[in-house]
Amino acid sequence: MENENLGVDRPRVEAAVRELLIGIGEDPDRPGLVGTPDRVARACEELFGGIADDPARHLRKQFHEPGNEELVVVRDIPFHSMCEHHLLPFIGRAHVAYIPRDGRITGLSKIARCVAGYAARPQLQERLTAQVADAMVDELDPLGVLVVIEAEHTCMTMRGIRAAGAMTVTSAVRGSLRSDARSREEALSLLHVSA
Ligand SMILES: Nc1nc2c(ncn2[C@@H]2O[C@H](COP(=O)(O)OP(=O)(O)OP(=O)(O)O)[C@@H](O)[C@H]2O)c(=O)[nH]1
Ligand SMILES: [Zn+2]
Repeated sequence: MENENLGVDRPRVEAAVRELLIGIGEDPDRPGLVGTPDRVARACEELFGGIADDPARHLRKQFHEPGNEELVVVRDIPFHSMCEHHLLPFIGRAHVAYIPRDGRITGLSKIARCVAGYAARPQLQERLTAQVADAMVDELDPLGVLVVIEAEHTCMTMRGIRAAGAMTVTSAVRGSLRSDARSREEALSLLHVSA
């Protein structure tokens, strides 16, 4: 992600990680762990750099293709995020479909950057899905938007219920893709997600 180092107080994270290591019964001064607080703090800058960012900004890179109101689908955008309940990763793919209003379109990579930005926060999958859909609505004023996210939550697979392979699928639908079942079905078929 661009604009790393946003918002993360590294010394504070380092101190907390040292405490965590002590709390789990480890010796933070043993050679293998000496550099760990610094590494985790730097990792947090990547994993949580979206907290102080405005990921919708990416969608402001726009082009105008007058008259074009045809469905655009960006499918299989890989992402990873951290669940806000356990701070464990959830990993999956996002699919974004929209119908531009009078050819108001955005750069395709900007949609993936927007997903990555909102994912770089402590998240709920439902909120992540809605935030991407709402950013598309706010920045592009499209006729319709459909966002589907499929992910595996490691807090459900590595611990707790240990339901290995369980996938969570969420969707957020706005505008004509919500009100018009035929366009929604067309979008879902291009996303390879069944209605
Ligand atoms: N809706 C939603 N729930 C999530 C997400 N990520 C994690 N969770 C759930 O958050 C819930 C937190 O439940 P708690 O009972 O407070 O925590 P817990 O004791 O660790 O729960 P278990 O995971 O059932 O052991 C769990 O059911 C998680 O599966 C998410 O993105 N969306
Ligand atoms: Zn969790």
